[in-house]
Amino acid sequence: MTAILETRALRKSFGGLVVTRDVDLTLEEGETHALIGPNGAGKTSLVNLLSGTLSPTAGDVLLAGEIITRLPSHRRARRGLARTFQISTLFDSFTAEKSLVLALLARQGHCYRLGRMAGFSCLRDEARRLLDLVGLTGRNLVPTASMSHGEHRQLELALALAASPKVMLLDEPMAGLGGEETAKMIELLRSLRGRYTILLVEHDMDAVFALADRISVLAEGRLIATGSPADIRSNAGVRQAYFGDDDGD
Ligand SMILES: Nc1ncnc2c1ncn2[C@@H]1O[C@H](COP(=O)(O)OP(=O)(O)OP(=O)(O)O)[C@@H](O)[C@H]1O
Repeated sequence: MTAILETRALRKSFGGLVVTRDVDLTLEEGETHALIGPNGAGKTSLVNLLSGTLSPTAGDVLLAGEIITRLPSHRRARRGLARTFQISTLFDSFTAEKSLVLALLARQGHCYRLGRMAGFSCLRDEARRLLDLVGLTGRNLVPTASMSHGEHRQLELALALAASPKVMLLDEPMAGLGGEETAKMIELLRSLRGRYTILLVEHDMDAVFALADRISVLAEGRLIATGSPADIRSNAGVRQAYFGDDDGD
């Protein structure tokens, strides 16, 4: 297996508070890797360090073997590190298709050339293909403001996929979803397994254990375990971190 995203002795402090403690994390190409941990363990901070929203106090981040520690977020995105983001504030009045066409234009680097009909029709076809992929077939002309929360999450995923990413960082894709929507999102992420490298930060343990090839566990900023779902389920240190004793189920 090839490491596509790596951290080496990655550390982040806010004053005297260390939120990321010398973390060595490796994502193998094509895996779905879940990052879990109790509230305040440092999951979001680590994702922010990976995406470039935060700068580390020490250590390095490598993408496909190259050090990207000092690159800003947008340059990491250009190199293939995609992160889902909240679309509701950005694209409220746009249709799903228009939002995706803009994302595709940004990837291709020739923005504002919508007048070129052949190019536009090709982008529209690609936008519809992505909408099909995330289960939004036929919703292309619906303004994002009229979509449900679950559909927003699906569209966020399509927007991340529009960048043809090497790695996708998904920060709580199930947050705020109802039971049916969660089941749909699990199916959708399952359909992407093996085709993309995914770091999944998620509190929904059913989703984590259904989807992850490997799981890493953070506690108080430290990576305390990495392994298969079965390894993690039976790891006493993980139970201790979550439940404070060895009797957690
Ligand atoms: N900008 C900041 N300044 C100071 N402390 C911060 C900052 N961002 C995060 N923290 C602290 O870092 C620690 C880790 O927070 P983080 O949000 O990364 O954890 P988390 O595992 O994502 O938590 P949750 O599961 O509750 O979302 C917390 O103690 C938090 O208060």
